[in-house]
Amino acid sequence: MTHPVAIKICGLTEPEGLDAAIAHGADWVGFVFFARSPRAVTPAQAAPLAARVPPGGPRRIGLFVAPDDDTIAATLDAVALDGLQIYAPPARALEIRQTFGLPVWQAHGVATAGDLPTASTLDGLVIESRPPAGADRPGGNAQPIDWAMTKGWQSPVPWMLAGGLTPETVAQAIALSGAPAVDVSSGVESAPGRKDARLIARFIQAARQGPHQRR
Ligand SMILES: O=C(O)c1ccccc1NCC(=O)[C@H](O)[C@H](O)COP(=O)(O)O
Repeated sequence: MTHPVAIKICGLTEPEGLDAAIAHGADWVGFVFFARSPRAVTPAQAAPLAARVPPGGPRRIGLFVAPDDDTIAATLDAVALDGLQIYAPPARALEIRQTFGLPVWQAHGVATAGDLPTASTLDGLVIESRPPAGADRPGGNAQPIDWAMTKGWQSPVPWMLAGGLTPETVAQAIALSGAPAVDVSSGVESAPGRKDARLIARFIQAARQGPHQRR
């Protein structure tokens, strides 16, 4: 029995990209609440986007870097989100989970297999490369990991592979990594922060084709 690989399209800022992700069956759509990102949205900008997602559509993920509770609370007051992706130590991510009661996926940067987590109290892990030297943000840097690194790794919770994935590479990444889910931002953009509906469609099609589906 195979299970279709789950797909997150992250860093959505405009209706066109969001509508493409919805139309092609993405499982999650992500909104980046981090001002230094080229995909940053404010709560006021994200609210109408999140409202476009129909019932039964992709889950709406708000992405925060080292946030305080007030920032998250103000965002949740304005934007309908179904889950959070948090860049913070595990203990802080768990605090956020307990405070807001939403599923929390913790972003985890890895350089070698030794960095892969063996325990987690959260709802999921986003496994991606550590930011390159000089990066002004912890994710969304188009940096792939060595996909073979996770083959054989038993994640303690659901996980998704992120970092540098593209429509051309996602099938191989899934086959080599054994990832049950994938996450992309840069690889489906025509320019930083501008999602391309055709690239989103191609990415989802490529991630869902072929024998590499997770067993
Ligand atoms: O996307 C960003 O600009 C970003 C900024 C700050 C923290 C996280 C960010 N993105 C997180 C994601 O979940 C991305 O989809 C993931 O890092 C993969 O990004 P990419 O390598 O560009 O596909």
